Amino acid sequence: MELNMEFVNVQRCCECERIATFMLLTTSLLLDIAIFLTILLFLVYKYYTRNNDFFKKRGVKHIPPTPFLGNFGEILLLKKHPAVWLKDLYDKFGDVPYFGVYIFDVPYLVIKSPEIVKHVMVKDFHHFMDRSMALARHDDIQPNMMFFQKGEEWKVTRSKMTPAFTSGKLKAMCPMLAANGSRLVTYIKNHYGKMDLEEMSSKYVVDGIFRVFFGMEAHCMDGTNKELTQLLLQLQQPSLKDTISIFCYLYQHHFVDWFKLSFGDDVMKNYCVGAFKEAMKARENSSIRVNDLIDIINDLKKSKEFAQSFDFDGEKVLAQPFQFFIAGHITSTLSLTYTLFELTVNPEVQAKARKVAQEMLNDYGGITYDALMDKKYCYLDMVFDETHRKYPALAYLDRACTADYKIPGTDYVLRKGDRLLIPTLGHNFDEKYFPNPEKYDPERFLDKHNQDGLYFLPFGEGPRACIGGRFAGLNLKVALTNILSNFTLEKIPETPKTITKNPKAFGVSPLERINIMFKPIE
Ligand code: HEM
Repeated sequence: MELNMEFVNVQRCCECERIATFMLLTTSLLLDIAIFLTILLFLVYKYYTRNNDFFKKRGVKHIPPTPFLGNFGEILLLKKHPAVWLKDLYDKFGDVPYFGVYIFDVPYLVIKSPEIVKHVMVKDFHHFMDRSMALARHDDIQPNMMFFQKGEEWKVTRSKMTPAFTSGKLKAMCPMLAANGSRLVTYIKNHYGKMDLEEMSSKYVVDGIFRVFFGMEAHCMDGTNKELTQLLLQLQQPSLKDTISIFCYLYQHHFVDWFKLSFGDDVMKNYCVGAFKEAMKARENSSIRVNDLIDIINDLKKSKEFAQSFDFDGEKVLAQPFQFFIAGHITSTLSLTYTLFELTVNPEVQAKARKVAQEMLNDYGGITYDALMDKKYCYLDMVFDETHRKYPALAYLDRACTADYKIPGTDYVLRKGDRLLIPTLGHNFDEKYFPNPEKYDPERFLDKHNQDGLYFLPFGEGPRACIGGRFAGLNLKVALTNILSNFTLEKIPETPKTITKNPKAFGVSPLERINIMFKPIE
């Protein structure tokens, strides 16, 4: 018994000694831990506040940042959409060419002056070639998507993908788009009653993109592809995890690599990438050539020069179709949704647009490329312009400075790596450019815009502007013409009065489900 006691004591002593070796500063382990944590916290604080006098030193108007959060607290609490947050700051700073904001610890210069915007986007583009988003090197797809690519890699991809969007290609796509428009009419007829606009638009857009770019039937509107339609619905309701991940891609790049975060929903990515892979294989094994995106990519795979310089192999080759699917689907879905909503709550605009659509169909005997391009029916384009003004696709446009640059007419010198934002919603609701901005009024686009600088940028501008803008315009007009010539759009009790921009989404998505009634025109 005695012996046992002694043994236990000896063991305790060894433990104490072992613990003592970890006591670095004091004789108390707890005190050591407290000191260590305080130092760590201090270092993290110093790191996160290292830029907090960035704009003060440069004499740029700004709101002093809160440590760790910068000026971004409202967004993190999901109180405001980033587009609305930036618009509010745009209004607050009044008549300045630019102002500063802090997103977490990162300073961003926000450009208000349309002249400076023009320099950044077009005239001095070679200083602002990149966007300021993270590239996830652990991912096969995201760093190869054109939207995220930087410098030379972007330039090569863009030049190789541009042939998919020539006027000739767009013209050749038109019969397929027109057929998809007829299927939309059938879909609506089969679902008489109230209709969820975002769900309907998304099915129409995805069927169109799959058919035209990938030579595949997605079968969303005919209801036979339950898996994809379910995924599309999930995409419209981003989870908190998706939102955090996207914030890291946008603003806190180091977390992307540390936690190997993926951009967007992995299930959706795997579904699409699997489908594209099959489509490419099927095309490779067939003698059919339709010059769509699949043919263009298959050609690129065979091009030694391109494959060598950019490792355009394996899964990576699938980044471009996935890119077009994501960039084209979400934006076009929202454009159509918001347009139909605005036409529902503005019946006089709806009546005018219907008259123009019917004239076009009568004059051309149906939907053709020439009909869609005819300026005589430009009211339909004005309708979409007005939608994009009230509901821009992205929260803002962004650019990273790639070589030091003195902003013309000022003493401000941007350094390589500095980040810029163009506050689209701010410009779009500025009374100076668009009087009575809350009103949905396509007529305002009878006036020419962007003459002295750039302030209306629904598809961006310059070499990095949206590659699919012209395709989107055609596809949207096909849907609108078909809908307006077959149905009237009417409010129901579930139709929201106004739209709240979903603070969890980077795209300017609605928080509410938007339901309306489609009534057939006899
Ligand atoms: C109404 C529909 C659409 C809207 C409002 C829209 C809007 C935009 C905007 C604002 C940008 C950023 C431009 C900039 O930073 O200057 C962009 C980029 C892009 N869009 Fe679209 N887009 C639409 C449809 C499409 C479609 C249908 C596709 C493809 C099929 C597409 C593919 C892309 C790509 C690949 C980029 C990145 C271009 C680059 O970095 O070179 N978009 N889009």
